[in-house]
Amino acid sequence: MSFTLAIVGRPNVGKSTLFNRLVGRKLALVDDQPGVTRDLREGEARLGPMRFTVIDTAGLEEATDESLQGRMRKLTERAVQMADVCLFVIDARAGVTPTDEMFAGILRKMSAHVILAANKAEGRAGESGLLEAYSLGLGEPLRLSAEHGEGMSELHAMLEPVAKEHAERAEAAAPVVDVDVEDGEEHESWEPTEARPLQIAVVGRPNAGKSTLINKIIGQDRLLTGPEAGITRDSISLAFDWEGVPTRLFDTAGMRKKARIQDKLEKMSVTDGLRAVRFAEVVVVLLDAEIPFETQDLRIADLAEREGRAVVVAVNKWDLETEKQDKLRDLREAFERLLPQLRGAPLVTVSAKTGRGLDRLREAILSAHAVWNSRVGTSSLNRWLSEMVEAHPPPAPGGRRIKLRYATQVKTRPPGFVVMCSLPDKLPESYTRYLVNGLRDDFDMPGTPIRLHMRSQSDKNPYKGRKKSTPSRLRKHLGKGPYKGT
Ligand SMILES: Nc1nc2c(ncn2[C@@H]2O[C@H](COP(=O)(O)OP(=O)(O)OP(=O)(O)O)[C@@H](O)[C@H]2O)c(=O)[nH]1
Ligand SMILES: Nc1nc2c(ncn2[C@@H]2O[C@H](COP(=O)(O)OP(=O)(O)OP(=O)(O)O)[C@@H](O)[C@H]2O)c(=O)[nH]1
Repeated sequence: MSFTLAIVGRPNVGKSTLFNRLVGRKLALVDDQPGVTRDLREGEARLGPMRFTVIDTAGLEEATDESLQGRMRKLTERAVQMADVCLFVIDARAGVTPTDEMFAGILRKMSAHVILAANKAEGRAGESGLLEAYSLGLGEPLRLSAEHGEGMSELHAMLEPVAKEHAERAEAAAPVVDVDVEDGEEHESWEPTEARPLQIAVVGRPNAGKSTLINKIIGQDRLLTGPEAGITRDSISLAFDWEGVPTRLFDTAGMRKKARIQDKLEKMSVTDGLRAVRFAEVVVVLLDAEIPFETQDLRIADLAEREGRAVVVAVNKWDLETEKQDKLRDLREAFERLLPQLRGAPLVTVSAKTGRGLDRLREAILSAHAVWNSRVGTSSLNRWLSEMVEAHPPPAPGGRRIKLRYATQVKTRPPGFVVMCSLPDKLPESYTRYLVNGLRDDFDMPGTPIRLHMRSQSDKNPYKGRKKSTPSRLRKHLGKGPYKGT
């Protein structure tokens, strides 16, 4: 694992712009209205050959009460605690403000390692602000222009000792061993480690209670919650230990219907949410018990399945339900009818507010993750295949019976299988479905996408050269017409 850098500074100094430059994608929102960045956000940064984790924070504010600004400040303090090194950004054009001074004081006390950066200093702009910056007592300021990419090699040089120290410490840690998916008879699964934590995205409509749920899980007020819809504007990620399981959680902006996306900000937020689905291994689709399985919920669940993620459906605000038994029966029925592609996926009821059901949710996530990682031994797979063929032989188009010769699992996460077949193009879809459902039931793989490919003996590895999904593809999915439920 690489070291972690937290970018802090008062609103509008250019933190998000710098974050974007380091991460190399438009992951953070940039806007010229102060206070746009509301939560912590993490990304993998590249600076020349250097790789590290960068955290972008909310704007630091003086307010100490429980106002939104006060809470943002608390979040920032947490970010600094999480980081190995802290980049304190000021606006060189505006010079040192009283707010900068106050937070410099806090940072001096809190963080072992602070790098002071005077941003917006492209060309000769901000010269006097740069000089003023010395008065903050944090050493020589780094001259930066996040927007124009100036000062990046100097930043790299300042981070080198941090990277070196971190690498030395990390050397003691155990190496990560990847699962060999090519062969083996064991039905084994891969366990999360600190280096590769369990990655969970919580997705759902605005106001479903995503932030409340994550706060409850983490047990501290790391995310902001509030009654107004859309308070979580961006997708952010949080690393923590979930009762012994290293975990990374992605909270996403509520995925609104396209028509309701009015301004630029919200449009970007939806894209961020989709990106979180892509990063995740397990997607928790959070429904509001009062309004479950709306079109948008179905689309998100379908998208997660198509992207090959393990899915857990959680029905929130269960504390508000009075007729729990009847409601649960209706929910299960609707789930089966509307999301047949997720057959067997866990459906759990929770109350993010009271914390009821969170143990069950954790269990469901862990078992979905285990299934997603699972591997079926080749010999049991082939015994199974001949039983399936015997019970229900493939058709014989033109009098020639299609032969299924051999099956093997070629990948995990999610499980992918290849069956060698004499006439793959002639085998009907329904037969493939029969096999997929059989795999799901007989090898106990509920609720995970299963990929099954038919290949003739001459075909090469079907996974070779396969393109990874891209955010634009994800966007296209979301933009599709009404959900058909097929
Ligand atoms: N001239 C100049 N403008 C910059 C530079 N970096 C950022 N800006 C502008 O400063 C404004 C604020 O940038 P952001 O990156 O949104 O600032 P922030 O610190 O993340 O703000 P909050 O989210 O409010 O905390 C935007 O209009 C940027 O285009 C720079 O290097 N030079
Ligand atoms: N009764 C009840 N209310 C809840 C529960 N979970 C969340 N809420 C309330 O629902 C509202 C929305 O919760 P948030 O956690 O902000 O929702 P969100 O999904 O993160 O919302 P966006 O940021 O808009 O995407 C808040 O007023 C919460 O207090 C629950 O389990 N029971």
